[in-house]
Amino acid sequence: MGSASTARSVAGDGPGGAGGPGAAGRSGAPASAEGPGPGAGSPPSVLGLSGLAWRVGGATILQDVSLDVRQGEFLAFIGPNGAGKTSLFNLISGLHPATSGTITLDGADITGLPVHARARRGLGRTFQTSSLWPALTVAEHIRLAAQAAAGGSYRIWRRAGRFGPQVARTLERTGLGDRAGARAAALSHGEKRKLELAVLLVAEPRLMLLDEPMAGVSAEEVPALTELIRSLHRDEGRTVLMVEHHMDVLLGLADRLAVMHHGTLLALDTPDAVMADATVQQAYLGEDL
Ligand SMILES: Nc1ncnc2c1ncn2[C@@H]1O[C@H](COP(=O)(O)OP(=O)(O)OP(=O)(O)O)[C@@H](O)[C@H]1O
Repeated sequence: MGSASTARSVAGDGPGGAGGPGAAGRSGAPASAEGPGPGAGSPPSVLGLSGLAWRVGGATILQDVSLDVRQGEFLAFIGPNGAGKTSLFNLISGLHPATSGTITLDGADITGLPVHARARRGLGRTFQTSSLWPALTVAEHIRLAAQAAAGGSYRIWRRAGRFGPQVARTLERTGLGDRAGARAAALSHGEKRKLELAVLLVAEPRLMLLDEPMAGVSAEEVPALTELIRSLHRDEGRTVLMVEHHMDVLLGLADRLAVMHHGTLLALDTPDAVMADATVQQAYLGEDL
């Protein structure tokens, strides 16, 4: 596990589960069949959390969360309902200020930066619940996101044609080409999730936080969405943090699992090691891991 982590590593040190992060991509993650490991030649740390805590209204929601995420890594967060997974994403993305602790991105302290400043540095996120405009079409969503990413406003519609190639490219990447003219309200849950990813991708985030991207998606649509997320990670070299309850989805994607429990990081290790850990199983007593 990363040097800053206080979570138990249940099977040795360091990221680097089977499969490892993908080939070199836009972010420059080196290709490795074995994934990143500690020591010389391992990818640099992208995200660092140290002693992170969040208290609100007298309640401690998160305490002493520390971990390192390496460039090109896929780190999945699991844990029972209310464990603090979304709250942690809120702190990392800047939606809520941390009560204590620090957050670094590419080694720079971003703890006090607002959401948009973190986004400009390459950090993007999706939300558990849909954040689309029902009356706008798929292409219009992507065009507005492109306009906003280029420094324009979401509200003022201008020079739409300028973004045509970017919209077309994003539609193709996300498999939404044949739904370009459909209004968001008419999309299936899986298509909505793809569109949320498309909107996120327009800004080309290097570090993507995906909060339950399979929520509400039908079983038939899960494989295509999983494949899209896999390609964004493995083919494009993006670093991914993902909250997900579907273990079958995660086992094919994640290099490491972070287990949250009662606002703390209970374990952080390869999927196999985490699944075999008695303390983790205890935390999930009565639930299927
Ligand atoms: N703004 C807030 N004010 C007070 N309590 C909050 C706030 N946001 C979250 N909480 C509480 O923090 C705890 C953790 O919530 P959080 O949504 O982070 O959990 P989670 O692990 O993402 O759960 P789930 O898997 O159900 O989405 C819960 O008890 C929740 O009620």
